[in-house]
Amino acid sequence: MERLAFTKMQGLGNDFVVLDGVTRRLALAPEQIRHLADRRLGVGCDQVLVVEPATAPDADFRYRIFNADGGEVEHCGNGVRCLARFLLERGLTERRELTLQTGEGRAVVRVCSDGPVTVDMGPPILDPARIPFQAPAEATSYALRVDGTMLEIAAVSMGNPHAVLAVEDVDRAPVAQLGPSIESHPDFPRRVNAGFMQVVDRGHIRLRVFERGVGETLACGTGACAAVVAGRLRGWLDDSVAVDLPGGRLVIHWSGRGEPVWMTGPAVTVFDGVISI
Ligand SMILES: N[C@@H](CCC[C@H](N)C(=O)O)C(=O)O
Repeated sequence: MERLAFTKMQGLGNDFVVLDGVTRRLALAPEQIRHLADRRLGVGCDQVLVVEPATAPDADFRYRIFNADGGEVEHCGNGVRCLARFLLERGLTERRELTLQTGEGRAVVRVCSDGPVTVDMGPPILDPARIPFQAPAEATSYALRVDGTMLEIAAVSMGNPHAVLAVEDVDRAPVAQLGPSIESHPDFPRRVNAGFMQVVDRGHIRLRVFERGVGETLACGTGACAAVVAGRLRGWLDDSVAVDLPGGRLVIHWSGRGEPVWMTGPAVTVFDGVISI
C-alpha cells in the first residue's frame, strides 16, 4: 500500500481525481483506477486524470485520462479545463496559456484567473476510419440498428469517439436504455460515447451523454463539442452555441470544417486528500 495525494475537481459536475505525475512517477494498475473512482470504497469520480512531463517537444505537459472502468482513453473536455487549473494552483506552471499533449493530439488551454477556462479542442475528425466507425464513406448522418430499431446518428471524434442522436425532448430521451447498446455497438470498434441532443434554437441545445466507460454523467465536454459539430453540419446550428447539460452550461464555437472547436466552461477544485492504495 502506498499513500497517494490527490485533488478532487469538477467541471459542471463531471468529476475527477487529479494526480500529479510530474513531481513523482505514477504507474497505476486498472484496479487501482477503479478503486479511486469507486464512490463507496474510494474517492469517487467519473475519470482519473494524470498529468506527466510532455514527451512531445511542442507540449508543456502530457495528460492521461482513465475512465471509471479503468480503461485509458484519448481525451476529456471538462478534464482538460480542470487540469489547466490544477497545474496553476499547484505551482507546476505560471503560464495561463498551455499546450497539453493528449492521446493523439494537442489541446491549447487559456485560463482566466478565477473565471471560466477556454480550450482550443482542435478540429473534429469526421473520417469514419479515424473515429473509428465502420461506414463505407463519410456522411453527416448514418443509420445504426440498435436493439432492433433504426436510429439516425452522427459520428464525430474529438480525439475520442461520439455518436450523436437528435431527440425531441432530452428529459424524456431513453438514455439509460439505449446508452449501453450504442456504447458497445459493434460498428464502433473502440466503443463510443452516446449523446442525446435536443435542438432548442440555432444558438442553443440541450444535451445528455452516456459516456463510454462510465454511464450517464452530469456533463461531457467533448460530447458538447461533438453535438455542436453534428448539429452544425446538418444545418441546424450557428457558429456559437450554448449547450445546457444536466450539470450546467458550456459555450461551444465552431466555424466549420478544418477549423478548431472552442469550448468555454468552469473548472473547480473541490478538495485535496490522501488515500492509501
Ligand atoms: N467527460 C469527458 C469525456 C471522458 C472520456 C469519455 N468517457 C470517453 O471514453 O471517451 C469530457 O468532458 O469530454
